[in-house]
Amino acid sequence: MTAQWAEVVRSVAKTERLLVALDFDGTMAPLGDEPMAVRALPETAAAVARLAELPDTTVAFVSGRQLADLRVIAAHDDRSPIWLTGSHGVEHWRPAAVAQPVPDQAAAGEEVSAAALVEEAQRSVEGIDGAWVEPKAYGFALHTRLASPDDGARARSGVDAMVAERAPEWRRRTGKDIAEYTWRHEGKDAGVARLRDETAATAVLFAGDDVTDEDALRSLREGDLGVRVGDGETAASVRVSGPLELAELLTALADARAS
Ligand SMILES: O=P(O)(O)OC[C@H]1O[C@H](O[C@H]2O[C@H](CO)[C@@H](O)[C@H](O)[C@H]2O)[C@H](O)[C@@H](O)[C@@H]1O
Repeated sequence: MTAQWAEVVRSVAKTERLLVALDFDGTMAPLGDEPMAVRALPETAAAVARLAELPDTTVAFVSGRQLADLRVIAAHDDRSPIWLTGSHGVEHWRPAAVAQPVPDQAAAGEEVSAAALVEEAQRSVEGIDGAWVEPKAYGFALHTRLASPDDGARARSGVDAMVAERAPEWRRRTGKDIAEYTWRHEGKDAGVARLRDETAATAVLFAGDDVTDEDALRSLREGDLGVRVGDGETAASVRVSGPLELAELLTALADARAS
């Protein structure tokens, strides 16, 4: 059950140390056909910039994108105050004034077999109109946004069967016109837990639009605020219609926290 948000936003704004953790695709930015061409709406970007300037307020993007791609589409540079968690909770970037997390040791064997699986997935969708494979830091994503429903289903079942045979231990997740296969099993819940610890947040606002965001939304605690962007089943207590209404909500949060 979701609710109107004005009152709950004013309530979470009163917390001592606030973490505002936001998904990127479909949340900060509308979805598009070409993933690397996507950018935040000016309205969401402006609201986030205001929040990030407030005292005792941390803003983070928590994305399924690999970190390098997230930094490009978020127009993020080394002076940015925005914390980043990429690859569904596995990769981390922190502002210069904050201790940088120690990067994971690469698992060389997994990387080699991942590269082979990416190639096999690419071969398996060759000739299927609109289906393509995005190599990622810990596996790959199969995109079917531009495929017909039948072609999308055919691409997914071919790749599913290949991964089930070659790497049954990999995590499979689905999202909007996407299926992702990764040898790391973390989810956005792990990313948010880490951010909560590092910032000693007394409350968390998390907003997201897709199935993978539900890992984080389900992990929220009493006093936090979960926001679902758009339709779909959710554990969030509040729903907004899309990124533009999310920008209104974040602006109201900034107003309330600044006053
Ligand atoms: O966790 P997110 O920040 O929401 O990232 C999830 C995936 O986003 C990208 O795919 C989605 O957005 C694309 C661009 O709008 C769209 O074309 C695609 O249909 C969506 O599924 C990205 O390409 C993936 O790597 C991310 O995991």
